[in-house]
Amino acid sequence: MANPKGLEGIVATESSISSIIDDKLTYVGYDIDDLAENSSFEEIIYLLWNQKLPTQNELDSFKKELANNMSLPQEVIDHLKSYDLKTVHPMAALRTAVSMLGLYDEEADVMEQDANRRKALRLQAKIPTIVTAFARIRNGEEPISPKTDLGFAANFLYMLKGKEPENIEEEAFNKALVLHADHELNASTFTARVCVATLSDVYSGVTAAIGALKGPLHGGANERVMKMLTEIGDDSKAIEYIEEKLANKEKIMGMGHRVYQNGDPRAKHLKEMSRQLTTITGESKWYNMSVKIEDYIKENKGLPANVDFYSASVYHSLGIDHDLFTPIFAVSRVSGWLAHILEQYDNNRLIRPRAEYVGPNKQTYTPIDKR
Ligand SMILES: CC(=O)SCCNC(=O)CCNC(=O)[C@H](O)C(C)(C)COP(=O)(O)OP(=O)(O)OC[C@H]1O[C@@H](n2cnc3c(N)ncnc32)[C@H](O)[C@@H]1OP(=O)(O)O
Ligand SMILES: O=C([O-])CC(=O)C(=O)O
Repeated sequence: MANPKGLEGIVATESSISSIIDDKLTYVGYDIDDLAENSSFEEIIYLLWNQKLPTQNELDSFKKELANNMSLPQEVIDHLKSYDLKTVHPMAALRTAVSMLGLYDEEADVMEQDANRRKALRLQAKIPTIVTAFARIRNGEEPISPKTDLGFAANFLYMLKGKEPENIEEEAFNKALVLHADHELNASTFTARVCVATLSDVYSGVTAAIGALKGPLHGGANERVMKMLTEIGDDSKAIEYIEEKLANKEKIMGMGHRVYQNGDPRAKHLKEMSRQLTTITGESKWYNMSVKIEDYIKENKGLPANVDFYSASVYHSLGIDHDLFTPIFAVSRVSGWLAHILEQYDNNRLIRPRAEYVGPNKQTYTPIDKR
């Protein structure tokens, strides 16, 4: 039985949502470079869920629907307030709160296509509210209601900080959301598809996906990139630090990718935003350090920077707490998870691969008192 470790190279499903071919990423056939330069995140959600770009009227009403669904059940807010706010990681809080949302959705277990699309919209709208509400509550502040006249990216930053973002901040955050929205059969998306292929519900699929995204080999890498940059502290120390990590056989977070061999096409957009934002904040050291690390790892290990690498200095420059970086990844990626969940339901078959058994054989059972 063929058994590539980690299912490397295995094509496990057909999908019309996004593709990675020869290091080129497309959403529904549109090049990520065009989308990153031109699209709002709401357009991308619409594209992923409908396989077409919206007209202005369609986009306006889609934005209105999203804005109208952002508020949370009071029970979820009360629950967020009940956590041990000093120790709970926001990804764990998000995972729990999303599962809890299902308890307050009367349609949670209604499996019709229209009901699933309505739940998708509610989840996409409420996840930013959970992340920002949790961030404020743990700072002793009250959650802020969204402003219906702001776009998705600006609203997130407004609900987080209580202040509308500058244009460059909105541009950077919107771009980050666009770039993280979908990525073929990555680990969290595969998790979501496996979950709902049992005909479990949308909330279960998204909760499972959040759990998979949380790990440091996947979405959890962005928080750890900033931890590494902070430990380095000064760009003159970057190479020495990296050499020591590599000598200890430690992985450099934000580097390497299972699918991209020559480079992640999303990284260059975040790199440029990192350059611009760190110049504005007067902290170019984060950008300079990152470039040194990227060049060193490329030259010495042949590994490219992935999407998580420059997102770290971008979010840091936007004044966002480092442990919110991965929840922000989820704010964007839930659009892709939901597109894949809807696609899975539309053409479902249980996902159940095989394992190659390598354990002992022909064992003789020994009664417990004789072991
Ligand atoms: C949005 C995302 O999820 S993007 C990925 C985010 N994750 C990270 O940035 C974490 C750091 N990167 C990694 O751990 C890996 O590159 C992954 C998980 C992204 C891809 O992993 P895989 O395709 O399974 O590669 P694998 O882990 O087997 O590594 C292959 C070789 O490259 C090395 N390698 C891979 N990534 C790195 C890294 N970041 N730093 C140092 N060495 C690395 C491994 O040590 C291994 O070397 P060996 O063959 O000498 O043992
Ligand atoms: O595709 C992957 O394996 C990881 C990744 O880059 C993503 O999920 O965006």
